[in-house]
Parts: sequence; C-alpha cells; structure tokens
Amino acid sequence: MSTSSRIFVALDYADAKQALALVDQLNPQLCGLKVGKELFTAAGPEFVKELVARDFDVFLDLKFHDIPNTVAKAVKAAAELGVWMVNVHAVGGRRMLEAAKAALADYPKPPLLIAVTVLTSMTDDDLHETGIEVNAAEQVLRLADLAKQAGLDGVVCSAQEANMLQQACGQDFVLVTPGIRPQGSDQGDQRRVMTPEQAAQQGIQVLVIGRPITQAEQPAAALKAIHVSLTA
Ligand SMILES: O=C(O)c1cc(=O)[nH]c(=O)n1[C@@H]1O[C@H](COP(=O)(O)O)[C@@H](O)[C@H]1O
Repeated sequence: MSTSSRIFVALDYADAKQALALVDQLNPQLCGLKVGKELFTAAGPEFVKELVARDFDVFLDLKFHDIPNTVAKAVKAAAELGVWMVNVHAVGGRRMLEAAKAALADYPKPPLLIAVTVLTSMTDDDLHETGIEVNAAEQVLRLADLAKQAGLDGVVCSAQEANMLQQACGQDFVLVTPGIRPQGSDQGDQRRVMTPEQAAQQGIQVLVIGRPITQAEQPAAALKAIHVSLTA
C-alpha cells in the first residue's frame, strides 16, 4: 500500500525524560509528535520548543475551548512555540473558531488550525447523555461544516467518519484521526476505532497513534511495524 498518511506519535508520558527516551529513537522525517495535556502540564512549553528544535513537526493538542478572546490568545501562544498544528474544540462555536483563525493571520507560516469534533472515545449513547440528540456521525458532520465555514484547516474525527467528511468538506480539508488501533491491540477507552491500514487506505492525512506505540515493549519497533504495514 502506498500511503500519504503521516503518523503522529502521541507522547502521552508523565515527564520529559520518559518522552525523550522514545523521541531519541525517532526520525523527524518519518513521524510527527503530538504533545497533549499530560506532558504539556508536566514539561511545559520549553519541552515543545526542544522537539521543534529537533526538527519534528509538533501537534500541540491542548484542545482549547473557552471564550473567543482567551482561545485566540492561547492559539497565538502556540504559534509562538513554532508548532506545526494546534487544535481547539469545535463546540466552542463559530465566533471562537473565527477568533482563533484571526489570531494566526499575521504569521507567515502559521500552524494548521484544526477543530476537535466528537472525541473518538465517545459513542452515540455518550453523546445523547450530554443532551446531543443526533448520533456521533451527524454531530461530526455538523461541527466539521462549522469549522470549515470558520476558515479552519481541518478537523479531528474518527477514521470511521473520514469518507463522509471527504465528500462533504473536500480533499484539501485536513483530517486528523486518533482512535487508531492495529489489529488485535487493546482498544482501551477508545470507541470509534479503525486499523492503521484501513485509515491510510482512505487517504487520511494524519493518523494519531499513542498507546499501541508508547505502551509497547519496544515502542520504536512498534512504530516501525506500523510504517511497514502501511507501505507493504
Ligand atoms: O485531539 C486529539 O488528539 C484527540 C482527539 C480525539 O477525539 N481522541 C483522541 O484520542 N485524541 C488524542 O489522541 C491520542 C490517542 O492516543 P491512544 O488512544 O493512546 O492511541 C490521545 O493523546 C488523545 O488525547
């Protein structure tokens, strides 16, 4: 399979030392890195800068969701770190999304700005309990449409919704899909999942993969095996 999907490794570690033990074995030409809430809270912006300095494309996954002014400033702070991509929650609404987009207007090479739709850990029933009456796919479509109208570059969704969004939002709209699980690996808290091979076959631009790599006995080897499965 020849694929244009890029793997971003979710560095969900408790501290910089543990994260660097894996990063030291990775090639920035072959994968990007995602820094999320756990590692960012522990290791902070200096750690993000360190990864950028090592030439990795960094996805800063802090899922900003707040009033428009606050989110706009947070997104700007992310751009200052030199990250490649940053995300916000689409449910923050149109004005929040537009403010985030406007905050990046003056950067010659701004990070990609993407919106989280429905978390890949959520089922239709989970959504209904929060007062959302439609199913996950419909809600993903609605939020992706809103994000596109607000001028964002793409969305985070499950690979199960990729085909629907490619048709609705076009091939240039960036799809970022966590909830990727190689055949036979533990699903954990994820619910709307797909294998890396199936996801790559759909032409999804960014596959986010965490525990199947980071919890493996040999994480670098686990990543390599996934790469091989995508290019075989
Ligand atoms: O925005 C994200 O990255 C994200 C959105 C989403 O809907 N689901 C989701 O799992 N993520 C993140 O993607 C990573 C998935 O990790 P694993 O489930 O360990 O592969 C985690 O760091 C999550 O925080």
